[in-house]
Amino acid sequence: MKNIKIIQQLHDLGITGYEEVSYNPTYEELFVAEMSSKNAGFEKGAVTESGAVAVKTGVFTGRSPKDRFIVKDDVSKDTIHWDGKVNLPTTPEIFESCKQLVLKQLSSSKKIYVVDAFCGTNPDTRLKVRFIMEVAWQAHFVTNMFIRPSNFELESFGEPDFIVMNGSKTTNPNWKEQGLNSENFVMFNLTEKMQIIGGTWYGGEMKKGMFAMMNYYLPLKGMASMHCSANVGEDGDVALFFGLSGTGKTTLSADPKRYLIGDDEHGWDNNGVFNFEGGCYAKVIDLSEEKEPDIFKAIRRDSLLENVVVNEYGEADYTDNSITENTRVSYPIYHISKIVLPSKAGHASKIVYLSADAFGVLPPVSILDEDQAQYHFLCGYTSKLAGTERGITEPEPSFSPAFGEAFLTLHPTMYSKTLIGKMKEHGAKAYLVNTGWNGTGKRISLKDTRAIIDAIIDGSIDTAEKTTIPVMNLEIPTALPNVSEGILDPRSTYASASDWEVKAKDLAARYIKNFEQYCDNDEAKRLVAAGPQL
Ligand SMILES: Nc1ncnc2c1ncn2[C@@H]1O[C@H](COP(=O)(O)OP(=O)(O)O)[C@@H](O)[C@H]1O
Ligand SMILES: C=C(OP(=O)(O)O)C(=O)O
Ligand SMILES: [Mn+2]
Repeated sequence: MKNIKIIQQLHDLGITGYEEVSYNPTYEELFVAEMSSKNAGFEKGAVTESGAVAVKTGVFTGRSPKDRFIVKDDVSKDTIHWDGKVNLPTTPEIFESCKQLVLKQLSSSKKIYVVDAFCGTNPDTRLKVRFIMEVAWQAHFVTNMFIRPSNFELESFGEPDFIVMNGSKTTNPNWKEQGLNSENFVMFNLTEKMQIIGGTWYGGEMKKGMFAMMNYYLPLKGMASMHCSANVGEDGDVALFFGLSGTGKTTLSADPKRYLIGDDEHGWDNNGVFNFEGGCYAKVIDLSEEKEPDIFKAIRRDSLLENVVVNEYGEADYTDNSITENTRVSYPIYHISKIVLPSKAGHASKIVYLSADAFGVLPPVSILDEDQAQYHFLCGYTSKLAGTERGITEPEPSFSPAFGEAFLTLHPTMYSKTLIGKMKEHGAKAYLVNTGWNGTGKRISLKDTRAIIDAIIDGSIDTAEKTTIPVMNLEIPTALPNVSEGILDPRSTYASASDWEVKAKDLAARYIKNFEQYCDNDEAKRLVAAGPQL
């Protein structure tokens, strides 16, 4: 019954010629397809000793922001934030021509996978997404990452709100005349409610693509849409961890003392915090069982490893970065033992901004007041870390508003307004945590960061003795339980405090310059006082 409707829709879209459709395949079916000896190139999967399947994603081992476009038409022209950088415009005609390439590609395939899934936990705000692709492991990826409907929900799924067509095997020969960046494309059309992909096999484009769409629809309804992980304690206290890729959202939210809500994308409405996803996408470079036991144990049957080097005995070498620094695993959220299902909880009381400071200036933790919470959210100072985006090979300082600029479809102030509004309403406290470097030239240890997070969550940071760091204008605790001595004040990790000051002044000047773009109103001008001072 269901399949007839799917076949009808494939026909209406223009996908013909295939022999078979697999609708919401089981993990078992996907495993068999991934291991098939008929697979060629990047379709091939290899089973590892953990039971997880390992694949390679080809040339693209991270997102490709320069190949990402949104159709500029009547629906999008006045809503999308056309910043000339993140949201690049394209025309309906160019979208149509790329769509035809994807349709042709999918029509040449023997087997089509159709996966219906939800993006968003709550029925009133979730997107019903239909993914259409020909590669089994891509179907596996979206099955892991999005919310898997129950059989009952699948029966009543109805028309999708959004369609994602992945034609990763095709490329666009006309890209030069069309003024695009390359033969690869990731395109969104808000009128057709469709995403199309060509050239890149990186799974993250589908995951972060739908995140960008949630970032469009939710704030327009007055809800916060956030690039953060979230967990909840025994007492129902919710903590959020904002941060750009590689800053520690996934690692720090997997806390054996707490229940995971989600590791990357959340909304905050009148009832509380909710996950958009049904799985996690963890970095596995240098992963070890002692340092990250929960993630290590989540790698088992049904997990999907990307770009990890695996030997002939199926042993994964997590230290090997010869394919990329951005080695990954995706797994359904229930691979983490302590979770809440459905993935939601109450209002957040602790908000943590994770910043991996490549300059080594920021203290490992700072306590923010209300204005600082707003100022630092709009600034989103951090570093882009190697691997997740094409072309980034070493930490690159970046101001990424909302700690997720690459996924903001609306103006950054839409995200700060909605978040800060919720924080004020529920009395949430904010902290800035540096998970990057200090004066020693080394990254702050995971052990110290975990102890800092513990102190934020149990409140011991609020009663600790405090001091203010000049230039950066940040308040810090002088000591915290289980945190290495002498690291909390960044100046003491340098040979001399004046070495720190030189770097701090340079960073402060960058903060001040970056913030000028928001200073077109009195409220924003007032916030300048909350930031670094020269
Ligand atoms: N002090 C630290 N805090 C958090 N993560 C750290 C720290 N030091 C090293 N790391 C490493 O940085 C990476 C953080 O990645 P991840 O948690 O996946 O980030 P995100 O989910 O924000 O993209 C992990 O590989 C982790 O082991
Ligand atoms: C998957 C991504 O993000 P994160 O590292 O935050 O999981 C990404 O940015 O493509
Ligand atoms: Mn993550």
